[in-house]
Amino acid sequence: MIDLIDVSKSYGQGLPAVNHANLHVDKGEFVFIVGSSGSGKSTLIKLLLKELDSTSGTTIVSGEKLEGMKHRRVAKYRRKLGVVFQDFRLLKDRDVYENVAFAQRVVNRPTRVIRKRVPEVLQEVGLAGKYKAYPDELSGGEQQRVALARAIVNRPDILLADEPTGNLDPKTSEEIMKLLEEINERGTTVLVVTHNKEIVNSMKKRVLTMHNGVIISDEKEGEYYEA
Ligand SMILES: Nc1ncnc2c1ncn2[C@@H]1O[C@H](COP(=O)(O)OP(=O)(O)OP(=O)(O)O)[C@@H](O)[C@H]1O
Repeated sequence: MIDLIDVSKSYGQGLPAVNHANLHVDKGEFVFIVGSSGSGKSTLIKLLLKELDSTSGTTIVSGEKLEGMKHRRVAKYRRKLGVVFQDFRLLKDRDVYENVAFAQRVVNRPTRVIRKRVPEVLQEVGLAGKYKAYPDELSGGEQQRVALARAIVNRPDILLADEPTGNLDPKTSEEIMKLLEEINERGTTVLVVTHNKEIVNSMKKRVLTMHNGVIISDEKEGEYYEA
């Protein structure tokens, strides 16, 4: 599903933010990406999203090579990915239903599909009763659930989560991670960047550790490792 072959990304002078990374992720895997601040985790996510171009190496995601991808192909490629961030990034002037439906409208899904799919996905994230609420009427955990619903509404191959629990309390963080696990169990490949040591240690998933741009460890049922 994801292959990085000797991928580096430099922003300019100095050490590359991602330095000769090699990585293979199979379809259906759940992977935590951990590492100290500035170790290159977000840069790796941005490379996968094709928000950044690698400086060297080859990146293949969901059967598509990212290096040399034509500009007009990028939007279509991104439809294969769902993404959530620490700060939720919801549309403040739209209710929950519209925040999720919007992601379907931009890919021209017919209204009858949207009407069926949005309630379904809100149910999946545990927000069935909140579809008329606006983001600022929701707790942080609920806002992240909306963001997750929006991210998976078009059934992406891969879900990328960049510090999805960074703004949440421990209990809510655990609930959001459980939800990511459920999404993964339904078949989506999930990559989660996190600083949440307790959760990483309790979930027994694959753990990639980055340090100064290098993937320094990759363990099957890994633990949070501080370099
Ligand atoms: N736009 C940019 N221009 C120049 N350097 C950058 C840019 N973005 C990131 N960097 C540098 O690249 C390195 C990796 O940054 P990155 O944001 O990927 O780390 P991170 O592991 O996600 O950190 P954090 O946990 O703090 O989010 C850092 O040294 C950072 O200063």
